[in-house]
Amino acid sequence: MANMLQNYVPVYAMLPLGVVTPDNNFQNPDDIKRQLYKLKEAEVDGVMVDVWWGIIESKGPKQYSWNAYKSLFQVIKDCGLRIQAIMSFHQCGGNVGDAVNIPLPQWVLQVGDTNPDIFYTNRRGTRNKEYLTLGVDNEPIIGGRTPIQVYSDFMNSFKDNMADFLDCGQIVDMEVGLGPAGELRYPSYPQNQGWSFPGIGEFQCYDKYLKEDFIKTATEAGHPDWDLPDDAGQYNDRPEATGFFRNNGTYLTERGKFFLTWYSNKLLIHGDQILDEANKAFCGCKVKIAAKVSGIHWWYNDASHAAEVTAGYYNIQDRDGYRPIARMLSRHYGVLDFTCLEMKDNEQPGYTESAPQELVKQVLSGSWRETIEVAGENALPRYDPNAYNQMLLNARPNGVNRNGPPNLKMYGLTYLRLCNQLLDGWNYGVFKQFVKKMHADQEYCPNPENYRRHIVPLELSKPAIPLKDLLEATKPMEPLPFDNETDMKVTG
Ligand SMILES: OC[C@H]1O[C@H](O[C@H]2[C@H](O)[C@@H](O)[C@@H](O[C@H]3[C@H](O)[C@@H](O)[C@@H](O[C@H]4[C@H](O)[C@@H](O)[C@@H](O[C@H]5[C@H](O)[C@@H](O)[C@@H](O[C@H]6[C@H](O)[C@@H](O)[C@@H](O[C@H]7[C@H](O)[C@@H](O)[C@@H](O)O[C@@H]7CO)O[C@@H]6CO)O[C@@H]5CO)O[C@@H]4CO)O[C@@H]3CO)O[C@@H]2CO)[C@H](O)[C@@H](O)[C@@H]1O
Repeated sequence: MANMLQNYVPVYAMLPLGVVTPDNNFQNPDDIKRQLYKLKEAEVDGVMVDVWWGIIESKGPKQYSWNAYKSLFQVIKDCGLRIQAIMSFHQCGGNVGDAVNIPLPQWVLQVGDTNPDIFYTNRRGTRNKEYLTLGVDNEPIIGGRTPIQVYSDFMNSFKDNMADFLDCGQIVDMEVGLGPAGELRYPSYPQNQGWSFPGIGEFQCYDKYLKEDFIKTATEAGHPDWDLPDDAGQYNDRPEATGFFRNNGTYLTERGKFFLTWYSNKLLIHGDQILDEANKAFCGCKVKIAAKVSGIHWWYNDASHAAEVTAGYYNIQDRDGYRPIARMLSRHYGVLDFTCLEMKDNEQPGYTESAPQELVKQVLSGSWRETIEVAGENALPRYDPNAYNQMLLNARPNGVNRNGPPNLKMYGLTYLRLCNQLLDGWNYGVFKQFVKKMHADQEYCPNPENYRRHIVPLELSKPAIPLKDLLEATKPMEPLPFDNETDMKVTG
């Protein structure tokens, strides 16, 4: 039995986006309690919840109001569920499934009234208020504080105010928001600017800070005449419609490669810097730090990988755009949380050149090779056995090992998302089966130590990894072998 437990993969469910309302109220504790007890009955291990910057610090700089979240966390605790908390430094609204609007704090948005360059900007000058541009990470633009300091102060305040839940092991993971939708990426495919699937998206580096940074970097490299791309098309283009991404396009020239290296490096450094602060804030707590990476599966089979590339994942045939992220995470003892685990290639329209299965294999394999933990999510709401079985396959790509730990195993899986539709009739029955199979047909295990690697107090980040060493991880490698089907099937 002890050996078998090592196959157990915990399951979490994402809470509704507006569980704490935009005006900072925990309004319907009884409704949530009812839903949480249903999760508990299904033997779910815990829940993931957004902790919105735009709610907590809405009254003014450093005026944090934690009461509603404390009540929510207490209810979750009373229901016997653990917590994955997201430090949501992004806006809610504008992405797929965003049923609620929670902007960044007004006093932060006001800075943008006089200095709109604090927001990500596309080539046509459209600003995106979902998340502050990484170009201002180290600029003292927020009442004398830099955004990195503001994020750090917020995380420290969370630590101080949620100490009870941290100390007793209720909070197991701290997901650190590193971009739009809480993902480490540029907002290259915003639905609220007209993007629709499977558009290639647009680069978002035309604010004055990133523009200056690029010119400076190019000049130092001996190319003072190089500027940001002007041939990369618009949100809903296909790769071949653009000079940048078409066959033998700009992306393959020295200039294109230089730009893409810079664009993706900036994202890597952004994540690294904020995670450094997260490790400082949560040092000594028995939690794991985690970062989300978006599952951009469309145009994966196109040589340009255009949609991934505009999002900042410089991932083409001869360059792995994800393993450097995993290597960066390794110095923070971080977990890479990847999405679109439920998707199969044959569910995607052919013209989208989409390959979610290969993408997932690549990212999971690269992360395991960097010896970090990998967790995952589904990208879209699904209730069918096909989706669950694909997630089960990815959770244990070589199946169960009855004599010890499986060859490969994910750290955890978070199901998107808790709602009444999930908890009704047939959907609920299939979901319960899914949880059981994730647990490798075993009872709920109350002690994570029994199935997870040791949960030790978080340490400060290891020394910075020089960029050149991070970039060594761009060397492509064959993915690890995955079985074709899970050996723990949900039947429905
Ligand atoms: O609380 C935590 C955070 O939660 C939110 O962020 C999460 C986000 O919600 C997640 O989606 C995920 O984000 C990524 C994702 O990993 C990426 O893959 C990508 O998502 C794209 C997706 O992969 C693409 O396929 C595409 O999706 C479009 C889809 O292909 C189209 O077919 C269509 O889907 C419709 C469908 O046609 C329609 O029938 C219906 O279907 C559902 C039905 O309503 C439902 O009852 C059930 O039966 O299931 C059916 C199937 O799902 O609705 C579908 C959805 O509208 O349109 C799709 C959208 O265009 O494009 C996707 C990108 O738009 O990008 C995501 C965002 O980066 O993980 C996020 C992080 O956890 C919040 O946004 C955050 O603020 C929170 O912090």
